[in-house]
Amino acid sequence: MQGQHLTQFLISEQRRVGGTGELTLLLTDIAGACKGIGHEVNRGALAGNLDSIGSHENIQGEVQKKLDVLSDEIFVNSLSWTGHLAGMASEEHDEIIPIPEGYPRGKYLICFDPLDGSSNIEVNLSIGTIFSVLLAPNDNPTAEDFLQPGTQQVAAGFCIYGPTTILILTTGNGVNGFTLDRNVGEFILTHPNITIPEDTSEFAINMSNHRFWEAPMRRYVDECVAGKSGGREKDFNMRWLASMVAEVYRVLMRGGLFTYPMDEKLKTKGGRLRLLYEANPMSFIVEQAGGMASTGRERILDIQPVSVHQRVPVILGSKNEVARLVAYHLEG
Ligand SMILES: O=P(O)(O)OC[C@H]1O[C@](O)(COP(=O)(O)O)[C@@H](O)[C@@H]1O
Ligand SMILES: [Mg+2]
Ligand SMILES: [Mg+2]
Repeated sequence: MQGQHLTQFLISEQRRVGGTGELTLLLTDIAGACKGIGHEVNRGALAGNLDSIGSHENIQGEVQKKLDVLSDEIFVNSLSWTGHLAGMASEEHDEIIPIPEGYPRGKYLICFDPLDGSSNIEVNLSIGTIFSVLLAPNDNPTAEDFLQPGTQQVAAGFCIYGPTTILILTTGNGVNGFTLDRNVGEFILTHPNITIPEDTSEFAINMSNHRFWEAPMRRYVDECVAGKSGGREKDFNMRWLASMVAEVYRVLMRGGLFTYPMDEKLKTKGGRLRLLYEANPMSFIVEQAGGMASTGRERILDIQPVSVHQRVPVILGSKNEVARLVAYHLEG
């Protein structure tokens, strides 16, 4: 019900499914961590948070920003001791993060991207935190225990730090959005039962990679760009924010197609976006909102992961456009 506090909403969900309350507590802790990250993002240069930390790279070979590291610390520190997790995997850690010795353990695993879209930090555009919750097969998990297909996710969400701070959440029963009311420090249900329109005339892709794309992607985008004068006889609009959280949020609000496809430069890496903590949680959310998510050749949620930091091509959003692009891929 619109206006509900996040905790109230989670407790009514827990009652509906007859849960024990452990997921409610975990999600409340995640929301708390997101508030902490949002606070640091918001303080920006006032707290020296935009400073560089030199040339340190994460396992992805990407330069870490100070806020990437700070956000990761906030997430890990907020969740390690709660007793709801058996282990964590973060974009910013080469190895999985165990729960420290002597701390209570719980039945869930979490995979997260503490700060997504971090190339936008210094230009003051929307960035966010993405997370995926899985069941832990045991309370001392190895990296292999995290390699579960996206269909096994218990919950997924992201928090976007934009003009307003909004938490988007699914536990497999639709998608809801909660806006942070800074006066009371609570996330309030403002966007209940989000659904993605099936049709769209908006697409999002990094056009500078055009010459490296595979033929089906070039065909699709060239048709969009041709607009009314082309085979589709319809004009399209284009957006590119270089921030997956912001792109997916836009798709949830008004439809659209978002893609970071396979291209010649990415072939050896498998794609650009990470399966466990970017593609899977976003695909779960998009499907729960009535959209579709695919690599072009298979449903993202069906992929059997082979490594924690695995990358995949991503095409997601309004069902009919994603289906068209998948059909182009299958035609070859
Ligand atoms: O710089 P590019 O090639 O446009 O890539 C942008 C993509 O990279 C990302 O920023 C990757 O996420 P991180 O910032 O967590 O590394 C996505 O959010 C975004 O879609
Ligand atoms: Mg990211
Ligand atoms: Mg990141």
